[in-house]
Amino acid sequence: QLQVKLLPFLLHPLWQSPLTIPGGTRQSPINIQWRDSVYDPFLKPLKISYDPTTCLHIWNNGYSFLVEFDDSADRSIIVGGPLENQYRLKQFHFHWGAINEWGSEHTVDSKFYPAELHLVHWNAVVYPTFEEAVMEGNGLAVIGVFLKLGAHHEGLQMLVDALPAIKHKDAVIEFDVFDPSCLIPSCPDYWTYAGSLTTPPLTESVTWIIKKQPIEVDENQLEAFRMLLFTSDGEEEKRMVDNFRPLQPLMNRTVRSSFQ
Ligand SMILES: NS(=O)(=O)c1ccc(NCc2ccco2)cc1
Ligand SMILES: [Zn+2]
Repeated sequence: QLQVKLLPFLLHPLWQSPLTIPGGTRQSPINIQWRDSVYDPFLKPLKISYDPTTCLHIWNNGYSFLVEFDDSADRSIIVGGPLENQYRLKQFHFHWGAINEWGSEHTVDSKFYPAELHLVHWNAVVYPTFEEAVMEGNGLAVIGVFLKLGAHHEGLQMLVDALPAIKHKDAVIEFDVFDPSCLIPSCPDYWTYAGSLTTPPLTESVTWIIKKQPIEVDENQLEAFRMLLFTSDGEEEKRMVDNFRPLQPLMNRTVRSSFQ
């Protein structure tokens, strides 16, 4: 009987179910139940200092589009918040849905947003490379920002204008100067919890910092995400939509909030 109930989990097309991650006790994404989050007065404000000239290129990796940064030195970093070290910005990317009713990876009180931004940082104080940090419990810090349908977002438009040039998997274009802090809401409030990567290798190495306040983007900007393709040039076209992992069990975790 149990096997039948778990079948949808086991058959889920996109990702491995939690049952197949060896010892998976801190998987992501999760639902953030606001009233179950615990205010932690010892959480510091998150300090974000990005150097826009560390921006390298924007590319379609066949699952999302990402903007990558020169992380060979401590030029774009975050520090404070729940973090014990400073972490270097490596890339940011998004997850979104085919329609505005879903698309984010995390949910708040079971509500989906149409999209979610992830700014991926790694602990270069303790680990020599990103690839090694990916395998360690305190290796990564990812800032999650929800996108909601609303006003046009000027800063996002620069990215949107580049998308037609990276329509297909593995397409890449140079992206000289971009300051991703324009995509982070001014409100300092966040939730934080210990989690994992939401795509393979799904390693449990991420300190998640989820901003409470979403940013607003307009319909045309969300539609531009949806015109990207999972597929390479010459292959049968598959629109890049619904590139989010199913919610994972909270298990023995508490989500802390930086606000009351
Ligand atoms: N969606 S996410 O923010 O949890 C995320 C972030 C980064 C990777 N990177 C996967 C990777 C590349 C090399 C080794 O590992 C995968 C998923
Ligand atoms: Zn992500």
